Amino acid sequence: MRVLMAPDGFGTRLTPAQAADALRDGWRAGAPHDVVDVCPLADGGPGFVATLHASLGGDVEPVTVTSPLGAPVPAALLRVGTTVHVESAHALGLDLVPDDRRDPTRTTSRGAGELVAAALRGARRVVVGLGGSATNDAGAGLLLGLATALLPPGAVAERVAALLAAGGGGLGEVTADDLAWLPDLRAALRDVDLLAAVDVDVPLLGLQGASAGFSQQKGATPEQAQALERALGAFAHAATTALGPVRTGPGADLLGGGPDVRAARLTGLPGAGAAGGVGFALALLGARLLPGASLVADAVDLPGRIARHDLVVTGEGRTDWQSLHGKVVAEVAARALPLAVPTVVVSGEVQVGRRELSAAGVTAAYAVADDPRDVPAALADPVGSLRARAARVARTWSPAHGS
Ligand SMILES: Nc1ncnc2c1ncn2[C@@H]1O[C@H](COP(=O)(O)OP(=O)(O)OP(=O)(O)O)[C@@H](O)[C@H]1O
Ligand SMILES: O=C(O)[C@H](O)CO
Repeated sequence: MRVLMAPDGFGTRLTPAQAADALRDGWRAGAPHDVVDVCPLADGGPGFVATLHASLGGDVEPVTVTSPLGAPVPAALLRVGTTVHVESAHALGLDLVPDDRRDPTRTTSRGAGELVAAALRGARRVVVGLGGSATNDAGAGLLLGLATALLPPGAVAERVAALLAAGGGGLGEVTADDLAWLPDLRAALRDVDLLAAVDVDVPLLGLQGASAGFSQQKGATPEQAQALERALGAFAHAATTALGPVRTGPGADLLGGGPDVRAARLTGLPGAGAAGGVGFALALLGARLLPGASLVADAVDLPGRIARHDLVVTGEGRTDWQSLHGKVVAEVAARALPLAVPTVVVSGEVQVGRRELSAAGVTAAYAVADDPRDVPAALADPVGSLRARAARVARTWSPAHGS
């Protein structure tokens, strides 16, 4: 049997490449006669640039940007011809903030704006991977980072700059007048094709949006999540009012009508809620929002690779409701289904019912830690535990087993 290992990373424990290698090694141990290949994947979140670099080549250029806590942090640009790829998680990733300092009412996405500004040099197209963030500021920090780099000094008043840099908590105080420079910022980006590769297809606001759906995994209390929802709603209204009607670029048609209609439509774009709302901020600037998992799958020719195998194995840290919103696991299943190649999921934890998984095209799903009590032991040895699980799954699936 020919088996393709095509996982995402496992949270902050394993990169996509490490996860693919662990699955391969485990599978080979369980089914030594099988031919096993790897095809690490990513959505717009952590691993986006490394995964694309491994398959597309190109030049990696180091840059230094601002972390979610305001410290300098190393990041990278991946230049392939006139397209530059950047990974927002380099600048705002959850792993940049220690557990005891996780507070998405205060963390900033400013560094992601600096990263995009650096990417613009010599680029016709800039692709920004979004996801895995420690921030929940609707991209207010990103707008500030870009405005600082691209607009004349003083364009953003000091008081406004301080508010935008201070995280999602204070965004309710920002008015449309404070953001009067937004049309100029959008105009400054007119000549570049800006794409956001989003890791989830959720809107900015609402039950599955940035604040309600994701801020608690970044350290917010339920009360803070509600306050963030209100602050981001007010900010989105101020921002779309300041932008006014736009005539060019994707989303232009969405921005007709009065301010309330404009805000509601742009905040509702699938992916506007990615990376704590950075998707929304990029959409304000004319970016197209695309599913990152799909963009990466195309870049690595996933369908062509799946077609040469009898089985595809994917996985991630935790397979839950988010996984079915544009994540790698759902993408792999969607690509394998029309090719009649079964998809098997091996994830750290599986918290979705069999029926939902099957509706997404997943044939079978296995958790590294069957019981939540086993998670700490599995996390202590992520490579070893994933290998061991893959070996057991191989013995179940490989017809050659025992021969
Ligand atoms: N090797 C592992 N064994 C068991 N559980 C794991 C393992 N690795 C990750 N997990 C589980 O996954 C959780 C990490 O979830 P997280 O959402 O960060 O990962 P992910 O699903 O890969 O990431 P994302 O949703 O951002 O793409 C951990 O807290 C743990 O519960
Ligand atoms: O960064 C986040 O908020 C999640 O990964 C969803 O994009």
